[in-house]
This record gives sequence, C-alpha cells and structure tokens, in this order.
Amino acid sequence: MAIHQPPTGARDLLPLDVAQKHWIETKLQDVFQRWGYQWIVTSTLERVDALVAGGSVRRDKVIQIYDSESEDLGLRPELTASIARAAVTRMAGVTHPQRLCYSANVFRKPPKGSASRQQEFFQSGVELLGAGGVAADVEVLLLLTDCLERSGVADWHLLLSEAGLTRSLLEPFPQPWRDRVRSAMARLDRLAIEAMPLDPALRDRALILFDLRGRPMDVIQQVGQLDLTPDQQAMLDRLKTTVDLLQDYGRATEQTLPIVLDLSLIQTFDYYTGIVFEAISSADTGHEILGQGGRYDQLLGLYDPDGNSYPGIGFCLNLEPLHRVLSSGERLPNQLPASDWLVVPAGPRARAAAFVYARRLRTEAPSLIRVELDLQPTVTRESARDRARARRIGRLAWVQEDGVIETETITKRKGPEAP
Ligand SMILES: N[C@@H](Cc1c[nH]c[nH+]1)C(=O)O
Repeated sequence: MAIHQPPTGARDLLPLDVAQKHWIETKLQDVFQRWGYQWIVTSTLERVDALVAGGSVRRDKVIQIYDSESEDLGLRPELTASIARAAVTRMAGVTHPQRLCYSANVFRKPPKGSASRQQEFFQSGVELLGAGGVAADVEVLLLLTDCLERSGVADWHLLLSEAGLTRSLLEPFPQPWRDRVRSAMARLDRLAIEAMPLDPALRDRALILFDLRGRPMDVIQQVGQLDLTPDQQAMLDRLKTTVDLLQDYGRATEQTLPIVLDLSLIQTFDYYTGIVFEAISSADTGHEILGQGGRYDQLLGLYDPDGNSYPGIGFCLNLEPLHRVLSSGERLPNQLPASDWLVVPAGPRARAAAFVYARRLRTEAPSLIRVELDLQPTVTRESARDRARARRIGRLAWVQEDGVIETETITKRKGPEAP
C-alpha cells in the first residue's frame, strides 16, 4: 500500500495553497456579511436518504462511509440539502427571511470516464430562506455579482434561466426523447438534437429551445412568440420582471450587468423550481464555472414532518476554478508572510529568557506580529543572521543568559518596534 500518497482523488493543500484559499474565502465572507448573511456549519456526514431526497444527487454518486445498523451515511456532495434539513428541523420558529452562508468541503464521485479523479471540493455559498419574490431572486444575483467583483475576477458573465419554464417547454417531448433532448441541451450538443429521429415539428421545437440564448430582452421576446400556456406565460413574466429590476439597478449604478439569458441552461440538481444561473469566467484561460445556484421552493418541505414547505434560493462559488482564474491575475498572495522577529538565545541557559522575550513581543505589539524562536544552536551570530535572511525575517533579538536583550534589523523591511 502506498502510504506516502494521499488516496486517489484527494489532495493536500500546502501552506501557500491555504493562504490563497483563505484570501479568496475572506473576500467572499466579507461580502456575505455585508449583505447580512449569518454563518451555518452542517455535518460533513449525512444520512444518504437526506442527501438524495431533493434530487441533488443520485445515491450511487454519494461517497458512502459505512452502513451502521439503521442508516446509510454519506459525505455531503453539496450543502443546500443539508442546510434545508437543518433549517426545517432545527430552526423552527426563526423569523423569515433567513440569510445563511457557509464555507465548506463537499465530496463527489468523479463521473465515469472523466480524466479528473478529484473527489473533494471547496465551496462558499449562501441560502436565502423564506422569501419567494422577485426581490429575493435579484438580491441573490446581485450578491453573486458583488462576490465576483470584490474578489477581482476580471471577465465573467452570468447565464440565467428558469428551470420551471424549460421543464415545461420540454413536456411535449415523449420519453425517452425528453431526457435525451434535455441532456443534449445540457451538453450544448446541437448535432445530437438534429440527428434525433423525432417528428419534424418536435425537432424544430427542440432546436428553437436549444437556441434560446442571448440578450435577456431578445430571448424573452422570442419565448413570448411561442404558443405558451398561462403557467408558462406567468413564469416568463416573472423572468422579465427580474431582468427589468436588474437593468434598473444597472442603470442607477451606471454599470452593465453581464447577463446572458439561456433557457437551455440545465442544472444537474433536480430541486430547482425557478430561476437557475451560473457564473462563468470568460477569461482567456478558458471557460470555468465559478459558481451556480437557483431557486428551490419545494425542497424545504421534504424535510418537514408535515410536508410544509417554504421558498429558498441560493448559490455557491466553486473555490478551485475561482482560484485558477485568480491565479492568472495579481491579487492572490504569491508568498507566505515571513515572521517579523527571530529571537535567538545565546545558549541553552538563555532559552527561558528567550521564550519570555518572544512572549512580550507577541503580546505587546498593537497588531499581529509573528515571532519565531531560533531552535538551532548559535555557533556564530552570522549563522543566525543567515537563517533569518533565508526565512525573510527582518529583525533579530539576541537574548543573553543574564536576560539582556539586543535587537538588530538585518534588512530594510520595516517591522514593529521592540517593546
Ligand atoms: N448547492 C448547489 C448550489 C446552490 C446553492 N443554493 C442553491 N443552489 C451546488 O452545489 O451546485
């Protein structure tokens, strides 16, 4: 057994990776808090039944941990289902709307045949529970755009769709063609639709649906020309109100929100009932899905013993693609912070005084300072200076056996003053 390697699909994050991930998470967390969202932490392990209840994932895609006598447990593949469960069962009586946010790892089995074996991913996201109107949809979309802007993603756009409308427009297709058209749309495979042995009128309809992508008002107009049922018309009207509100906001803040309406956007999770969206990076480094989400108005009811549901909407940002996109810019830290001080005991009998002085430095500085103790025997002062230089430490404190302290600055870097 190769004990020197992590299991297939697992990845270690080394200190610089962690510093960069932390930088991104801190930016996002700052935005979430400015919009009034509160932290929630749910269990990494869930009952598999709870994970699959809302259609977020198929049972065979869940990484199962063990079968105890009464329950099959699995690692969460995403957080919306867990948060819905916790909100309904553990937070009864809270006032709505409820704004929750998280940063967590999720686990998914890699799809068969995929080149990547990655099984653990990091997400930061929000869920807005108990608000069903257009304003809630717009809040979540604007919060997502704020996250992308504040973290410094240069080129991005939002793909926006309406899961209920797409689902309903696909209803005239008999099975198994409905699923095949749906999956060809999700894969952006127009040729597959052209090759389907469908009745010509149905095939034309599939191609019209496939092509419903572009400037929001143009697409809304094209859909309006289809023969719509009153329900479909209501969904389209709501989408139009959402787009209008976003555009009014854009005009008032003098910005053009990069939104593409794409009714062929199909999310992999089945729990979505209203708008669905993806944030896509359009940078030269390639197309990356930076985040995704949507409205789910039936999900919470699945966890309520009486089946009472209330609306929800949210999104998550995917930290790995976000990290890849930001790595090509200049905003992420590209080295770890160096320590400010190296405290060097003159010999074994000076070690206690060195620990005491290091403690003073750490506690008396007004802001965070990093203080290391030199653990090597000090043969010459120059060897200690070399160790400090090698570790980019700018200040040295020489501690004598009698407790006398001498300080020295070895580079031009400005560090905090010794107390
Ligand atoms: N949990 C979803 C994103 C989401 C959050 N809220 C609604 N949708 C995902 O992992 O893709």
